[in-house]
Amino acid sequence: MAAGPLRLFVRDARGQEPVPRLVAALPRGGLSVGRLAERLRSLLGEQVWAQGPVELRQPPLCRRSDASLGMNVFQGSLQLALDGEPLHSAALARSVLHDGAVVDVVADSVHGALHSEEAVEPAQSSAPAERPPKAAASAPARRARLDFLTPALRQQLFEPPPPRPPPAAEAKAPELLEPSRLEEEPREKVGLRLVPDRAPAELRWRPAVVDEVRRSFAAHLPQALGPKDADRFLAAAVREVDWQQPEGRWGPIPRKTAWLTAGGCRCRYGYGGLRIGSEPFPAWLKEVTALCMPLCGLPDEKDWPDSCNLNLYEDGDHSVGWHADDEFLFQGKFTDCLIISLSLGATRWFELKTAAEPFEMHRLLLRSGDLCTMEGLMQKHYLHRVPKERHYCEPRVNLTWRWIASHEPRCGLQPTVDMRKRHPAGDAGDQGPRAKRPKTEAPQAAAPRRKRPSRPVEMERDKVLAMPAEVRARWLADAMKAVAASELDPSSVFPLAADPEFAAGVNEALGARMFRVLRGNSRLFSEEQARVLQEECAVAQRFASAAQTTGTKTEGGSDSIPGTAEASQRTQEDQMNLRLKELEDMKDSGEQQRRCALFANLVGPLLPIVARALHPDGIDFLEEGLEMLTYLTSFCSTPIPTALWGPFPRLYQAVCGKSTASLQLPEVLEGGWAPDFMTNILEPMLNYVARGPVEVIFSGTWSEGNMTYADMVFNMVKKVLHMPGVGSEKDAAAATELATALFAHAAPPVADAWLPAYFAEFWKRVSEVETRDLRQALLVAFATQMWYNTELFLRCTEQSGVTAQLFEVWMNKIGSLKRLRHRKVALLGLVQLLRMGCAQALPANLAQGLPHLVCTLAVQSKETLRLRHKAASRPDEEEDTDSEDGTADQGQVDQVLRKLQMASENDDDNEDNDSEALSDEGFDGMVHAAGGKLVDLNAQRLSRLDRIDELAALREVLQQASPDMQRQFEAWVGGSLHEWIATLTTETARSK
Ligand SMILES: O=C(O)CCC(=O)C(=O)O
Ligand SMILES: [Fe+2]
Repeated sequence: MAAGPLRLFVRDARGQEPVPRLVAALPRGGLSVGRLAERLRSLLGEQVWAQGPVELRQPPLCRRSDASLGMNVFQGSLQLALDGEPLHSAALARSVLHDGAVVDVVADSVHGALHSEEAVEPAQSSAPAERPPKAAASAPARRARLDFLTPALRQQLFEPPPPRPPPAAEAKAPELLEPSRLEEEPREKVGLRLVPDRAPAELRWRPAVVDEVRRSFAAHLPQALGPKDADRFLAAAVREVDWQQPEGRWGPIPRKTAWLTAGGCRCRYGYGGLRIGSEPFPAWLKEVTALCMPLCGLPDEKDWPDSCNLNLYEDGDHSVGWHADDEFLFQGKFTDCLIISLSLGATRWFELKTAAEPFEMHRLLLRSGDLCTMEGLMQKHYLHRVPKERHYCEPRVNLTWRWIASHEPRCGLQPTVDMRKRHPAGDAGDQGPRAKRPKTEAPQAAAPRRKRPSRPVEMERDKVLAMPAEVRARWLADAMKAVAASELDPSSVFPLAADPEFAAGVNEALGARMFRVLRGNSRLFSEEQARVLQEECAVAQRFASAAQTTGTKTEGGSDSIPGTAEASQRTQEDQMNLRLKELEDMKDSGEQQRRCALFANLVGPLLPIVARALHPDGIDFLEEGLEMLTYLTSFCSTPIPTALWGPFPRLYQAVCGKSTASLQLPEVLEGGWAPDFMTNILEPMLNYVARGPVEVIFSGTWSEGNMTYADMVFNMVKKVLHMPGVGSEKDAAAATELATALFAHAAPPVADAWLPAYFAEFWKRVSEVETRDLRQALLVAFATQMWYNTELFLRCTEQSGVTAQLFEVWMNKIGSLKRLRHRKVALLGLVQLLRMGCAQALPANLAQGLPHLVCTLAVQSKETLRLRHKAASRPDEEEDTDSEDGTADQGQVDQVLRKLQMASENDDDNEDNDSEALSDEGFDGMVHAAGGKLVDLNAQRLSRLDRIDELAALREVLQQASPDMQRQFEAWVGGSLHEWIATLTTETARSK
């Protein structure tokens, strides 16, 4: 074989043309081609297809000899190009994930030179750009050194196969393999009229993004408002708005925010896992809306937006990370969606970039008084952000007006503007009437405006009692925090808080607040304070039941929950004693015991509050209610006490609806009132599954609803899995996780009867999947089912005719799973497959793939080892930000590879240094205890699966294989089985 440049063979997953751009830029540093290939393989899976060579265009690599490796090593920066275009590292992972492309690096002749011990060449400081390195060994010798390739792969690489036939018609190919086209219908066709075209001609709107291919547009009108107006509105916003700074997973989000709606809309604004309640448009906002809309070509008030989100960036440290305004409310991922934003105060950069390849980035400098628009399908195809700019100290307020296209069920309004009709006509003549509330609901009083009590905490009884109910709850929270921080003497707070007048009317709010405080500060309170807190809870309980008996026809006590009558007759004391006794038996740390005791004592007072929060009227406290239930079911004894099963049917009704005698739902809520809360509902549900124990799910019955628990869980999963709408994939992933838990906890045959039904739903959903979260959740779900009952699972895949496809995707994707929990189960599923293979029990099409399977297992078991070591040596670090130790050179290479890995993990958030992506995530099993420390609720939910070591399982299968089989393994992986097993043995002994 002639000497030639390093070649990167690429083919996209459709087996058609090479993906348009693809990449691998490596940093300065040494890297052997073998090592690069190995890393890429572990990153991308074992698949190698050859088509359309991508040549190394610019090989400014200096090769040096490395005696210890016995080979030449590339040194320098290696840049690959396709069709003359330089390729970027970030693009690699994205092509893999977005286009399903698979890439491998093969160095044909170069490789030989690199691996030839006899042919170590002297180091060169630079190589002529176009001059290929010399071959130094004969082809057979070189091939023999391609030790990271299996024979089949080697053959494939050097003799490119014809394009793969299209997938069998009966098996619907998953989206994973069939990326959707990015092009959208042209705006002329859909009749989209852009703001710059409809605005008065004298205004100088500047196009900022004109992307006809994706029908995505942005425009900028500098100085839409003069400095005087801008200052006036800035001052009004800063002064009058009740700014909130919700907590994300890692603390408060880095900006303040408010959500204002017109026309009595009660929809909340959700960003990531956070949701904030709405307030009506105040006068100043109406005024500024009236000034700005005509500038956007919307002179008629009936066309004006019905919502406005406000952000306050107090200084350059405040920011918003990469995101799209793709909330379900606005439908921006499906239909053309206009967003108008006004900047007030400090000048800040506003950045836009495409969410997928080909990458484009745009920046706009937004000054005080500037208007900016995003239009068309911008929220589908682009992300935007306001980055941190440490040198800016002045505050900036940003208003973003939008039209709500789909109101929350709890709000029940109809959209004021038909989003599909708004654009085509360019006039609003055919728009529906102004928002109407369904008849079934009484008009809502405007929520009281929330103001934070000023510090120091107000302590005058009369003043405190004069506060609106909501504010009192906040006052209590502030006071508790101050007590916990030793800023305030508890003796002055508690009598006031315990004053019955104080609690009147604020039971849910009080309970919810109190709970948050308790959760956040449990470790900081003294025994005495904790006792007083419990009394506080008793106050809340008293008022909760008072509200119940004064007849608001909401159920307040746990005894009104079906199925709990018997349990609730047991006195609270009995239950507490029982639990305390159980606690005595626990071998857990003191802190755990303390927490358990604290929460056990809270069951009585909190359950009524939970019940109210799990009622449609309690939706404003649903998240808190679910959080309370999560804690109660996490830290109670197992099996979960009967009383705590009480809320279970309510979770079902929140998701799926169904009127019962104890909860009559109006027609609009017949389909549930909170299916979009699945990520929160998941937490207590996981506890029911894990600690129920799971057998209860498969044997319990909800008598009032005349359904089995198993049916309930299945209906919930099915409904949420297929729920339409932007952002719903997060919920769908949560639903998948719930289903997965069933199979992780149940021992066969407990869940056998349900496996085919769940499998069918998962497979149906796979074809539509868009986000990484859901893709991974589904993969883990399949793997867990496979592990749970391999034969049954394979019967399902065979019956659906999807076996080969599924495993192909599985083996490709396993390398991109960086969370040990995910990759463990993916690996275990494959180990089960190998077990069947050894027993000659595989379907024919899978049996053929055995060499591929074994190679994947070889690579992935190694990768798991590496990740485990990483996790063990740096326990405080996130699992998926692994790097490799080694020489300095290697470190740099790994940094890049790590970036690639992270990028491949982050195809949704896609900005690895963007803490926003993390901080905006909601409650997800990791919760703050005192001192900012995170408590992992998963530790309370250990499953059968958790007790298995996947590497030990693999070792066992390898060891038990017949000698013939073992010889085959060696041939396939091109290495010693004995060594492989020895490594696994060492690791499994270590991890024990
Ligand atoms: O502050 C800005 O300019 C952008 C704000 C934003 O993107 C948002 O609120 O969604
Ligand atoms: Fe935004």
